Amino acid sequence: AGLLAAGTAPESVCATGHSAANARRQEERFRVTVTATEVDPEANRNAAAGADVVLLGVKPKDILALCREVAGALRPGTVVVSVAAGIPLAAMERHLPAEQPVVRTMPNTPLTVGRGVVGMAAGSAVTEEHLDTVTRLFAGSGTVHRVAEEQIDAVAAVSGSGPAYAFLLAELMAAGGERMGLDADLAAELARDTVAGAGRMLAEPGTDAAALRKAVTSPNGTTEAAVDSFLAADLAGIIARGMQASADRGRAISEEYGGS
Ligand SMILES: NC(=O)C1=CN([C@@H]2O[C@H](COP(=O)(O)OP(=O)(O)OC[C@H]3O[C@@H](n4cnc5c(N)ncnc54)[C@H](O)[C@@H]3O)[C@@H](O)[C@H]2O)C=CC1
Ligand SMILES: O=C(O)[C@@H]1CCC=N1
Repeated sequence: AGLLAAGTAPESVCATGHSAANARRQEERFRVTVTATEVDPEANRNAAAGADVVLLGVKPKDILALCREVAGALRPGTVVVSVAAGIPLAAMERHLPAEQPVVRTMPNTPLTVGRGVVGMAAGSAVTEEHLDTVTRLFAGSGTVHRVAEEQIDAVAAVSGSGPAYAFLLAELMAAGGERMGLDADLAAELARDTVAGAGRMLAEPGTDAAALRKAVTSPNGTTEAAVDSFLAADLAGIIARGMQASADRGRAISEEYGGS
């Protein structure tokens, strides 16, 4: 969805998956060609053959096998883009032809609504032109940031996993409202619309999260009582430790699935 919204022509896309039924559903939804490995065992290789860009979107544990599978179908200039958490560029390069350009990205799901963030790190054979190609793929649906590969786990901890933190906040606020006697549906709607509305305010150019928070926080008022309680309970530490757990998991995935 993000790539198409960013301007990629649907007729230029061939996607693949395992299930034929799901492939039909995605074809109808996105008007792109979708082939299925359960029908055509060569689906991935055929989709990769002659492509300018091959985007690998499978689970981290499956990425290196997929690299080996499509390796023979790639042109020398085909840019291979991975979205997989934890899988190092060097590991993918080992399973692809020598000098194949590989770009490791960390996108996030708000790309599907035009508000995404992508971190992008370049492999050893990648040129500025390749990076421009990958930037153009995503840029219409969000912002793209070039980072050193060592920073990708931190990018995942902030923006790759980040949407889940915001959704969790909405879930917990809904539960809190219900606990205080609000009807469950009303509590869920208030929480959802509040997180969504706050997100819209944050998206305005030139805004600053701390300034927006202070504008809601009347001296000695209700918000101050809540914020003081959060901070006294070490919300800052809780968030920092959670994000560290995300980054640690990225490194563990590298060791588990990216080493060979
Ligand atoms: N979900 C998210 O917000 C983000 C996910 N990622 C990365 O995206 C990747 C996918 O994650 P999810 O979306 O959670 O997984 P998912 O399970 O929803 O999607 C994986 C898809 O790949 C297909 N697939 C698996 N093996 C295949 C093969 N050999 N050939 C063709 N299709 C195959 C599956 O049928 C499935 O549709 C992971 O590597 C993850 O690290 C990165 C950033 C954000
Ligand atoms: O949870 C994950 O591992 C993936 C990467 C970032 C968001 N989802």
